[in-house]
Amino acid sequence: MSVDTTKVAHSNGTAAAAAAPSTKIGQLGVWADERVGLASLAKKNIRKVFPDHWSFMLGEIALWSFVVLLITGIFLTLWFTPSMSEIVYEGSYDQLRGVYMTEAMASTLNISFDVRGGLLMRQMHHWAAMIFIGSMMVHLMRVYFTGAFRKPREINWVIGSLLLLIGTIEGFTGYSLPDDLLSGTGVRAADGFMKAAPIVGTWMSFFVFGGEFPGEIFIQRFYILHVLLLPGILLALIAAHMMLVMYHKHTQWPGPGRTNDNVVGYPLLPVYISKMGGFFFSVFGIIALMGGLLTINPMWKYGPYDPSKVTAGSQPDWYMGWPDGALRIIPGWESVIFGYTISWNILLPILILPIAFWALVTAMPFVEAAITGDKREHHLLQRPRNAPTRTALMVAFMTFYGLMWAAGGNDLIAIKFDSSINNITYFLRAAVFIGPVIAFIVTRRWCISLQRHDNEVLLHGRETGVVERSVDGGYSERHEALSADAAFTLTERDREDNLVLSDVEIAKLKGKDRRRAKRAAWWYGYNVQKPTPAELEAAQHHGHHDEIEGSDNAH
Ligand code: HEM
Ligand code: HEM
Repeated sequence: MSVDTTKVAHSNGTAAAAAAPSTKIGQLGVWADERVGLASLAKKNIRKVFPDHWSFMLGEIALWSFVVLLITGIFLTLWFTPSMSEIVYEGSYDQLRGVYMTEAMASTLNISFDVRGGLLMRQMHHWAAMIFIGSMMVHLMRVYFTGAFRKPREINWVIGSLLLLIGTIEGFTGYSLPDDLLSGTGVRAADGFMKAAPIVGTWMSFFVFGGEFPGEIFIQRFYILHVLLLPGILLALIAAHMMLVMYHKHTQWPGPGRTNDNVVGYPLLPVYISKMGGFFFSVFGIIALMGGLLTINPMWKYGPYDPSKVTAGSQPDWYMGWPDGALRIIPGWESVIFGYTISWNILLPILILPIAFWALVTAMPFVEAAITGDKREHHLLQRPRNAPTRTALMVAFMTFYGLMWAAGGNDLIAIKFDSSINNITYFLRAAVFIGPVIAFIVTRRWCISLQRHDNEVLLHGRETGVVERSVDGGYSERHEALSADAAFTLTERDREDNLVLSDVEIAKLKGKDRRRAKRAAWWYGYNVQKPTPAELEAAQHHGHHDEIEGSDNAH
């Protein structure tokens, strides 16, 4: 009977009327929800909890600098002319007036000198691009060093590395648009790289440039890539990336009350929404300040592109620096196979090395899982010291990248330090191989020492620097016990000794199992395990005993 009453109440609309919002905004919300039905989705997500840590802002910097790129990019499209038709420049920049150039270059000069706020927007766009790619790389390192890429976040890592790849190509196509001498030199280099590809190289170059380089079409083509296709792909990938962050929930650092099964933090509304809003304006403000105060790409100084000219010291944007470095230090290897010349000196540093490097970075989560055999889900982050081999691997990668990058500026280093460019090149040729190995060994040992230090602090407390003399003449340093919270945080990590088999046990295994056990032993082998509860208790008991003894002595 009561069920019926409810039904009647509903059909009369009484219940709906009771729930109807009284404010205009509320009514608008109901109106919209009846048509698009997003309320249940919003209700579920709007109070979603996010943990807090400064390093979680790095992904946000990438996000907000991308938004700045979209806003400033749309402004630039209003005045930029993607055309390679030649015209005589008649704008207000004196030194180039009367010079032949493409409409692309003339319109970029126009944006810089004649459109109100144009130079600010150009410089903001270019600085935002630098910050976008830089923040992506630092974000990648944060995710890697803390182990946030482990199960179940591997796919988001792969999406991230696609973002890095496509973001870089997007930057290169933008850099090529103004068609000044510097950007043209970059495109000419790209033409050479394409032609170095065996068999399809020349065909590819003719396809991209619509005939012999530079042709009359590539600015239009790069423009479509730059303002439509690539931003579209980036947007879709960023949306997927964010949805997965929501779906997996964000990882958190260990600490009191935080476990692998919960998330401790602030809700999206109102705390995170406000923080994110404030952060967007901070990123926007800093980019606006940089765009207003710091010159970037003063293309008016270089003049229009001419295939017969190259300026000394021309450098690509920083993120293209490392393959350029590889190109500069590789010996001039070439071989002739079936009458075709294979230019290894270009093929290796530009086509093979970056793709291999990127593929390796993309595969890192899977490589680690294959080595360790770890199939558990991880929602608690690890301190870099607690994964010594992983941390050392990334530092080895960074060393390789940094040395290649330095090689990209070998001419500038030679000039600044007044040294021979040949000696710098010979040094770097060896250093790119030896440097990463040294970096790996040093970092791994360093992490292990830090782990030992943590255990020391856990078991015996912090060193206070206060030296005491006992009645019988002995000296000792007073140690201060850790707070319960700090001690809990230090112990909230996995023990890995169960994942590592002893040499005797490994010797009993065969084939695949043996290889896996060996890999895991190499990965975890020297790690210092956190103290067992029994060890902790014994140490506490010992400390307590000392203290009583000390106070007894003092009296
Ligand atoms: C357009 C570029 C990118 C944007 C806008 C972006 C944005 C974000 C944001 C806002 C978060 C949550 C906050 C944080 O942890 O920082 C996040 C998390 C994450 N990002 Fe990115 N990201 C980008 C590129 C990358 C790259 C290059 C990688 C790695 C190759 C990556 C892998 C991840 C992973 C695995 C998470 C989950 C981390 C966790 O839960 O701790 N992202 N990203
Ligand atoms: C990840 C996104 C992007 C990156 C990394 C990027 C990067 C760049 C760079 C480095 C330049 C050369 C700037 C200069 O002249 O100094 C450029 C130019 C340009 N970009 Fe972008 N851009 C991005 C997105 C966009 C979007 C979404 C649009 C438009 C919808 C756009 C429109 C333009 C235009 C019209 C130019 C030529 C004007 C000029 O060079 O002054 N960009 N871009």
